[in-house]
Amino acid sequence: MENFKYPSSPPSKRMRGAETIDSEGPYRLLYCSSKGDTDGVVQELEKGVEPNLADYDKRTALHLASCEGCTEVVVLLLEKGADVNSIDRWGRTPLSDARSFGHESICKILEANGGIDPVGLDSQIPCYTIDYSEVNMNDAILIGEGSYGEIYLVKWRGTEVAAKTIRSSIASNQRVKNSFMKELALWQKLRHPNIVQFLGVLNNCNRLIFLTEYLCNGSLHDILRKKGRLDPQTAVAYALDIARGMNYLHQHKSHAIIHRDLTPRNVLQDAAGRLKVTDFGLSKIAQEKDVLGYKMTGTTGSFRYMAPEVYRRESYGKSVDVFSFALIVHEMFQGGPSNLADDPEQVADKRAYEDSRPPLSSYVYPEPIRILLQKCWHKNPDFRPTFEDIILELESIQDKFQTTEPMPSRCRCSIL
Ligand SMILES: Nc1ncnc2c1ncn2[C@@H]1O[C@H](COP(=O)(O)OP(=O)(O)OP(=O)(O)O)[C@@H](O)[C@H]1O
Repeated sequence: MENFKYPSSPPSKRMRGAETIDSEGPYRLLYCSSKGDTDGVVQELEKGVEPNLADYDKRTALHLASCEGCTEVVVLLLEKGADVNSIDRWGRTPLSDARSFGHESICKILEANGGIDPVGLDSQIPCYTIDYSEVNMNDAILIGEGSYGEIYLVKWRGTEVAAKTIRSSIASNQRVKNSFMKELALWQKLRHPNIVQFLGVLNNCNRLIFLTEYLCNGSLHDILRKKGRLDPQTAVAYALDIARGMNYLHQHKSHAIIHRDLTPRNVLQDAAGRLKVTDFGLSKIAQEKDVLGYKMTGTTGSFRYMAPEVYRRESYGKSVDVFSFALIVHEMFQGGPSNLADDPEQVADKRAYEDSRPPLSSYVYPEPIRILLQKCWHKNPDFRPTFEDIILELESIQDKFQTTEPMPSRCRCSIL
């Protein structure tokens, strides 16, 4: 903290892209509800947070507690006046979620309180399949291309969604297709404000296509290319979004989900300025295809964010995502990768064998961010913090931004 003081900003407000949203109250209620943190929920409600407040996807605390199996929180929210039949952007009630995840006791509690399940009544089809006829691919607009195929903007039931097509050269291999379906089935179980929502796989279709929510602001890669370096408040708010999404994946109930390919291209931004993580687990399939002799084009791009132990083909764990996260945060403060001219594979090689890391000029990086990044990209994976630790650290940095002390002019010029 020697060189850096935080600029003043209004209390409990933070920047999300173009908008300033007062997100702490509702965000914390949702967060505590999804973690089964009854005390945290009580605290938020006592602060006056409305029990039916919903996120951008219209998901309430009761939706999150129901899908995460947090019985005590469900009971508490209902007692405090949460609407048992609030409907999210995908037409789902808390009971739809509790049913999908097999939380029998929660289903009974919700039903006893008048809960209904419009999705379950409507259809016997597993919720992750959508009939091809519901989407007019002829009107699809191409919005991007990745290593698996193209991404299109399409309309489904009146809503703009993204259709991800998987190249037939990949999907025609039954083993690879099965792996995809397994990853997608896992993805469809996930619900978090910082995770791109999976909607379903198209059936009765001769190609493998799946739908996710559409994020109109594109990827963090696009944002950094357009805007360059972000101001520290925005960078910290974005870092928190990513860390919260990643923490949800790492703390997934049945088994931790390791992303393996966390890059600025796999972080997308919604209309409200919130960042969401996408494409987790799919890189596992990329590795399988390497075995099958299929060279993934995307792998090259991902070298820049690859943890040394992955590059050296050693065994690895969740902390590989923490390493990638540090490089993404570094880019947000700098406006892009520090070594853009270098070959990505050479960059990964130097990181793995020469312990090289991007520069952390005190002129650009506030002291607490420098310390955090050094921990996150530590060469020993066991010394890297968890995303839970990272969230706490970033929240404390964010709090300090809200103090009224002006930042010294040297930092103000260099950072903002
Ligand atoms: N749900 C979405 N909403 C809006 N734009 C999207 C969505 N998904 C992807 N895109 C856009 O399409 C581009 C390509 O996405 P895709 O996930 O196929 O590839 P990638 O992440 O760039 O590379 P790779 O497939 O190797 O991970 C993204 O960079 C983004 O701009």
